[in-house]
Amino acid sequence: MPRFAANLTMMFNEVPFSQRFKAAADAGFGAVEFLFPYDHPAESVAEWLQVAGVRPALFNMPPGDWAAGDRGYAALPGRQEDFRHTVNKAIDYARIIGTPFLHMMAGIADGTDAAAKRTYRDSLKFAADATAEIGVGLVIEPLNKRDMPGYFLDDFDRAADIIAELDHPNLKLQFDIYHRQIMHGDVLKGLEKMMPIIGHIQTASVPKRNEPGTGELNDARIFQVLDELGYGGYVGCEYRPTGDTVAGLGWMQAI
Ligand SMILES: O=C(O)[C@@H](O)C(=O)CO
Ligand SMILES: [Mg+2]
Repeated sequence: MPRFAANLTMMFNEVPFSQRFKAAADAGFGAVEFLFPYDHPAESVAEWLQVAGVRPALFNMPPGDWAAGDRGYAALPGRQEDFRHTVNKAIDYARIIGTPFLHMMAGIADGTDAAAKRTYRDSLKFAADATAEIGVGLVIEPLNKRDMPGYFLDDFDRAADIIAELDHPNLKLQFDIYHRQIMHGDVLKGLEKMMPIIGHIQTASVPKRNEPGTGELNDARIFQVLDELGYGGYVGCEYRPTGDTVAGLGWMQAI
């Protein structure tokens, strides 16, 4: 069975963010991930991790003004300076918090636009170099259009092509099983084919994004295949619990 990381942005919302680290540890998780820690000082996040005794698995670079619709600046021509600020801020946090991976969001942009494509490649190179310098891996994640309309990186094969083209040893794919199933299906073949470039995996039921084992996929079989493929990283539990987070953790015993 893979090692699971609790996603503290979606899970343990019964308590404030600062208390979710201990809640995850008490529920048996050895690692956690979260989207954006930037409302809190990095030192506090590092302390919450340390006191709870859980490891960080992943967090995201700042996306810009989320409420205003920003979903990252990496593919946005003309926003390169803002983009570099987000990378530098994430790196400041990663130095203090420690994390094996940072996720760089692409932004809302036309995936076929030449200028957006060029800007995204330049951004990737900049971020992959900068994160390599501090020993943190960089990941990119294709997102489905239903949840993230207009998102630049909306196709797994295109993400794989971009990674191959850039050929940077520090750049990997974040394979979110939930998004994969909605966008393309063929989850097991996708995992098998892309395993050499996968840095981080996330999971949730499809279509409701609840506990694994409650949707249209055979999640138990998928986790078995991850073992068979030799995946040694974390699987982030990026799902919205149907009810109480701890009460809903029975799926882990069932698989
Ligand atoms: O799948 C997701 O939505 C997240 O992993 C993310 O980073 C963007 O919201
Ligand atoms: Mg995800």
